[in-house]
Amino acid sequence: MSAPLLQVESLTKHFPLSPGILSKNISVVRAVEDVSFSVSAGETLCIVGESGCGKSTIARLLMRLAEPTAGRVLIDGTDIAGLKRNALRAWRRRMQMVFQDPYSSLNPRLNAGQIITEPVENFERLSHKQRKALAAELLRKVGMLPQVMDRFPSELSGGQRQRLGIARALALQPSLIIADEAVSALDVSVQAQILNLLMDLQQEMGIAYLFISHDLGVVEHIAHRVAVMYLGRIVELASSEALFAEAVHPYTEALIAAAPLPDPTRVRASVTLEGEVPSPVKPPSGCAFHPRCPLALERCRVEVPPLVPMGDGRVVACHVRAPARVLGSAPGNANPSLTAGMPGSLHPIANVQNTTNICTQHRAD
Ligand SMILES: Nc1ncnc2c1ncn2[C@@H]1O[C@H](COP(=O)(O)OP(=O)(O)OP(=O)(O)O)[C@@H](O)[C@H]1O
Repeated sequence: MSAPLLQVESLTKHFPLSPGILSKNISVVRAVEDVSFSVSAGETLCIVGESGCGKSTIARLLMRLAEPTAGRVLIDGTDIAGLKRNALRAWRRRMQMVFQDPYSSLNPRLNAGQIITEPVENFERLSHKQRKALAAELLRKVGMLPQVMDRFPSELSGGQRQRLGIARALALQPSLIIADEAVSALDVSVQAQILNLLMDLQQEMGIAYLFISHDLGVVEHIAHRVAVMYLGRIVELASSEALFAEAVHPYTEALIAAAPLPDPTRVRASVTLEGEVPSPVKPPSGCAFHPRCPLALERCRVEVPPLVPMGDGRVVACHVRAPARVLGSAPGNANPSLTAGMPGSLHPIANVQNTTNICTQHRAD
C-alpha cells in the first residue's frame, strides 16, 4: 500500500514561557500534544475545535514555520525535518497555505497578477507574456476574469481577495493545501461560493486539503474526515458522515449540540458544553475534558485516555465511551446510563477492535 500524502506522527509542540523574575521554573504552553493523523491524495481532513486547542499551531508545524518539540511530519513517507535545500524547495512547492484574512496575507503593493504569479517566479523566471498567460489561467481557475490581474487587493471584495489567495496557492500546483480558517472572515453566501470552489478544484486537480475551522457547518459541508481537538489533543477522528450522524466523544457531542443546525429535523444531543477551556499551561490531569464532562469517572481524572479504534475507521479517546480493552478479559457490560443513545456497534468494550494502546481498565459502574 502506498504511503499517505501527509502523515503526522505524535506531533507535539510546547511553547516555553519566560519565567517571572522570582520564579525558577519555566512553564510551557502545551499547544499540541501527541497528535497523529494522515491525509491521502484528493482527501479533505478537517481539524475542528474551540479557540486555542492547537489547530493553527499544527498548520505552522506542517509548514515548518515552527519546529516541533517532538514527533514527525512525513510527506510521501519522507520526514520533512531531514530535507536538505533542494528537497526542501521541492516539498515547499507541494504544500501551500490559504490564510484566514485574505487582506493581510496579500501584499497591498502588488497587483493581482503579480500576487498570484509570485510563487512561480520564486522558482523560475517568467517572460512578461508567460506571466500574463499564467495569471489569466489562475484567475480563470478561481472563477475570475483576466482583467482582475491589474487590480490591487484594496480594489477587491473579501470574496475576490480569498479567491486570489487560493489562486496564489494553486500557482505551484500543490498536492496539499492547508486552509486555516479560510472562510471564517467571509459572509455566509461568499463562504459557500469559496467552499464550492475548493471542492471543484479538488475534483479537477486531485488536491488534498487540511482544512482548519471552528465552524461545524463549514466542516460538514467540505470534510471527508474530521479530527476533533481539545486542548492540544485529538479526542475523536472519524469520517464526516459517521461523526455528524453519531458523535461518540462527549466533547464532539457537545460541540455538535452547540452548533446551529441547518436541518431542523435533526435531533440535538443532550450534552451541553459548560465552563471555559482550561489553560494549556496547566491542563487538567487525566482526560483534559473531564472538568467539563457530564460523564466523567474517577479514572478520567487520573489517566489520559488513549485513542481507541472503534472498528469503523473512527478513533476516540474517552474512558467512558471508548474504554481500552483489557488484555485477556471478557467484554464487560456497559453502564446503560453512559451509553444511552449509542448504537449497538459502539458498545464501549465489545466492539473495540485492533486496539493499539491497551491500558488497564477500571470501571466505575
Ligand atoms: N508562539 C507562541 N507562544 C506561546 N504560546 C503560543 C504561541 N502560539 C500559540 N500559542 C498558544 O498555543 C495554544 C494553541 O494556539 P493555536 O493558535 O494553535 O490554537 P487555535 O486552535 O488555532 O486557536 P484559534 O482558533 O483561536 O486560532 C494557545 O493557548 C495559544 O495561546
